[in-house]
Amino acid sequence: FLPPPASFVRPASQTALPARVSVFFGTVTGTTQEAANMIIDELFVQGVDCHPEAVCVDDILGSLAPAFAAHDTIICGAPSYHNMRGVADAEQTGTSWDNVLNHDLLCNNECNLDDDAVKRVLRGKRIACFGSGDQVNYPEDFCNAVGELHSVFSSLGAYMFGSMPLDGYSFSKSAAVKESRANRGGRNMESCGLLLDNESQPDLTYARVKAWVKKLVRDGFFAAPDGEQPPGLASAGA
Ligand SMILES: Cc1cc2nc3c(=O)[nH]c(=O)nc-3n(C[C@H](O)[C@H](O)[C@H](O)COP(=O)(O)O)c2cc1C
Repeated sequence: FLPPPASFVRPASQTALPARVSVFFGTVTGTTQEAANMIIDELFVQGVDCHPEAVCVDDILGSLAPAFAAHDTIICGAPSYHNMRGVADAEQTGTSWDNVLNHDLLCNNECNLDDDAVKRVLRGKRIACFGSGDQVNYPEDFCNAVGELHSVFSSLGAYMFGSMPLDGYSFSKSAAVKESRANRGGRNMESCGLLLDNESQPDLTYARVKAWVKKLVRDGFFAAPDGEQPPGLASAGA
């Protein structure tokens, strides 16, 4: 990773109140955590009031739903380990995100939340997803977890942000590639989140993070919630 500008100092705390924006991540070997921290640094550079520490989903297993409930704008990052599927049943990220993907919805067993309660937590929540993968060794499964997390949150009523153009990649297939909402009918494809490849394109990671955060700002991801669906956004099934 390239570091943020030398002049940048991340503030210890922005306000006395919990920030509206929080970054959650899962990781096996640390890459997605580094990306999460880079995103937080860039959020502060852009003046976004964000929780200064990224939250590891493995540390809050069983309380992901209440953790989500405390924020209205959420960024979720996951690595992809789809080739491990055959080894451990339905292991897609190697992290607690697998519980979400396998419809133990928000790892909520210990919270005794039923599906309706989980839907209430997610309905109207603004969520953007990012992920780490390796498009050279896994060209047909690149960053699948980003697309799968996106599908689960979207189907539960969250407003999904964070799509990006597919320029600069070499992979052939990914669950994160979806039809562009802006170009329905034209069948333009885009990624539904930020796809990072720190294995074969580490020098592009910082620029990709920067461009993604700027686009999130432009798209109104961090706008104050007013309880209504942001204009032009689809939720369920988008
Ligand atoms: C066994 C194994 C399976 C993997 N499967 C995939 C995959 O299906 N798709 C992908 O994009 N990357 C895959 N990768 C690459 C990792 O996702 C990549 O190294 C990522 O940066 C790891 O993130 P982490 O350090 O946060 O765990 C795999 C790596 C290993 C070791």
